[in-house]
Amino acid sequence: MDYLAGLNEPQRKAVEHIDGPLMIIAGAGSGKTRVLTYRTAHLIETGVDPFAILLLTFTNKAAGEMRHRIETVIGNAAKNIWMGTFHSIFAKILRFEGERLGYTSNFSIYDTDDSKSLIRALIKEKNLDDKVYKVNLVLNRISNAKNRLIGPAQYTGSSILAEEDRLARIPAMGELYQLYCARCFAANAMDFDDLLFQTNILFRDHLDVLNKYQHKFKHVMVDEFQDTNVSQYLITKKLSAVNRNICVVGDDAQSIYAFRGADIQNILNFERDYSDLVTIKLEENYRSTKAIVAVANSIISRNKNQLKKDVFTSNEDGDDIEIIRASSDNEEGRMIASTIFEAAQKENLTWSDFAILYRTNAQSRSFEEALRRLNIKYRIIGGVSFYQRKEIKDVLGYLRFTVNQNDEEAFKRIINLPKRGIGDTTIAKIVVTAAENNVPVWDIVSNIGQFQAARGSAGIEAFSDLIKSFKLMVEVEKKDAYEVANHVAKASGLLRELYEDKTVEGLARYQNLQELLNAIKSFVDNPENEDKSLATFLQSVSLLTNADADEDPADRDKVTMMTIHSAKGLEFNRVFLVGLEEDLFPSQMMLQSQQDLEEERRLFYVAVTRAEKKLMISYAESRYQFGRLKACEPSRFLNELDPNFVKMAKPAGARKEVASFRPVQKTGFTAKPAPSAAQLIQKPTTNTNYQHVVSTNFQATDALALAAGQKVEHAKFGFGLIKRIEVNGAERKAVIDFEKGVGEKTLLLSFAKLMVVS
Ligand SMILES: Nc1ncnc2c1ncn2[C@@H]1O[C@H](COP(=O)(O)OP(=O)(O)OP(=O)(O)O)[C@@H](O)[C@H]1O
Ligand SMILES: [Mg+2]
Repeated sequence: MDYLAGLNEPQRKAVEHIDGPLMIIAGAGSGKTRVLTYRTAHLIETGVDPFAILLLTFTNKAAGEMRHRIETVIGNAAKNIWMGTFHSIFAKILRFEGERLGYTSNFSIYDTDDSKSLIRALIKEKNLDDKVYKVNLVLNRISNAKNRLIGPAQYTGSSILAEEDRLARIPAMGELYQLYCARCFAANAMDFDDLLFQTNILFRDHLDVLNKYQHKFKHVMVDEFQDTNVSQYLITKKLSAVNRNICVVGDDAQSIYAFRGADIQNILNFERDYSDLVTIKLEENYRSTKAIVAVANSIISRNKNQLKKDVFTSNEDGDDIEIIRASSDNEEGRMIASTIFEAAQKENLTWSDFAILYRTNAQSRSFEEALRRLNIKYRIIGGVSFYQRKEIKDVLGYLRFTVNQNDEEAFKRIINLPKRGIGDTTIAKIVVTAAENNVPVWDIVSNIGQFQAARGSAGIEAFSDLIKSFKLMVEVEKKDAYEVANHVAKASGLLRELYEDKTVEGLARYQNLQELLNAIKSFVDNPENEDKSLATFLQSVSLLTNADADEDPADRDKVTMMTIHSAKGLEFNRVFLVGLEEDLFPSQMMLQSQQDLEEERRLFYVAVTRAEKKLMISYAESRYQFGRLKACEPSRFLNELDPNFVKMAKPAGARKEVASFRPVQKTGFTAKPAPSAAQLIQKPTTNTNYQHVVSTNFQATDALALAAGQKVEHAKFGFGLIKRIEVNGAERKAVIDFEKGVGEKTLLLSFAKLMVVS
């Protein structure tokens, strides 16, 4: 079998180990995911039915890529493998089996906004103080409880949790949890956590169902095992209890979801739970250069809490890791954009070879601006995704309500959209009446006359007739997702409302709506989707994870920007790891203890190990945060890089600033006395900054070259046109007319940092 030739000895052993429990805990880039891919292909080659294989991945995108690779080995049969994220796979199973728990197969999936909106309504209905009962806090408590498999009854009965709530001064928390669950249930809706929580209940209380799936899945595999939570662990354990063919792969050093309940303990439990467990180590890294592997090892070796692993690579030595110092976040953006621009030209790379990784989504702005100026194509993974936009959620609200008329959150969103003269009080009344009478909102809405001659009841009747006509299309005429959505967009009036809005934003929103319809059309046209119903389309949309870039495959040559969390499992030729500043990374918000610091360090390790050929790490000395300019210190993590493989980025131009990279010393965390990267970087340098921008679009600043009529950019004032240059002895001033209402300014050229835009 040819494909086995692409594996080293321990990898092949793992692929060929078919019977009984198997665990691979190995470092980044050592081929864990590759093993799962080949192993699946191998199972099918040796006669296992693809329908009997369950492969759980971290993102839908990862599943898609693996399916594609498996297809190249075994062909079409790859389509039939059960492959996807925990959430998508168990949502599918709950569609089939949810009736056992009292849900219909059309249940809605509440996203975080829906959950928050419901919690907000409950807090109001219960007359609780929303400054004490903060929505995020309540949602977090509920989410944590579900991930630990604590249902509302157990929650309210637990003295420990009650004590925690008393201390947090939210004693009504248990009641809120109970109400929240009751209302979701009445709405025939599950939130994200429910997809796992309810699956656990399903398997706990309906042994015949469990039994069916235990026999169905002959092989269960889990990628990124270190990031599973208790709820996920229990599901996989139960599912594989009969055949005992479970294979998990992961890296404890890359566990970065403890804040969401993931538990490294699962790895240790696994050894305990399976006495006949076979463990295989993979030690060779195939992804990165020696320099990158060495630096990654030096970082992670500082964590006390980890399993011992040796990682080496036979790859080339590679370049040293470069540190880029920028004076501000905007400059950081410009320096990195111009470095990408130069490298792409000189080394014949494509945009998709580059990734910019940051700790928080908000950091993307300065990079977006800088990349756009250089005409570099980029995509942002995560952030406000297409499906989170208001106009899209509005239409999806209609579609959700068409499929499930109990969906209270969809109802609240669309009942007065476009305006039908129905006030908030009326809407709240309908919701509360439904809850009090223990009936779905639709019962009230579709019989509004019986309940009250409320103001706006004409509007409600019109709404109810509209929904009835949509229901007819779905339930009786069995129209596909596209036909329904197209009709709904028009008949609801949403499309027209946007069409009539001739502002730039209105046009963009109209185009987005068209784009949604295109997406539904391509879902319907895709031969791989057997079920073309609206319900199935909606499910696939609700389960898109942040890391699932939804884009045109013909247009993939773009620089990728994303958080480190979303970058897990991926690899890029060039990686820029940005914003290495104290409080930002390690994140101040996450740092309560030494353990938190270790989790941040694992995140740092994940980031560094994404790079194949070259890694650059940047920090800014000042940054706008919450509307204020803040001075920043370089991150303590910079001190943890093996100094033998680190250098300061070579300046591309001359500026008079001197590098002042200070190792960070904070209580509890002492900087190492041994020569550190920081000290290395501290070596006297006359200029460590790049020239602002080097590219064909821009010219470097040279005060002498400035002249009237030139377009320039100033870090603070933005773009402007030079009106004249005034000379007074050695002093030169420029009078510049800045755009965007800034107006005319006279700037001393020896201080002003101007860029010439040609
Ligand atoms: N035996 C091998 N021969 C050649 N290339 C390999 C081999 N094993 C793995 N690779 C390549 O090395 C890279 C890293 O592999 P893979 O992504 O499977 O590692 P991983 O252990 O899953 O990493 P991570 O921990 O980051 O998820 C991939 O490009 C993969 O194709
Ligand atoms: Mg992997």
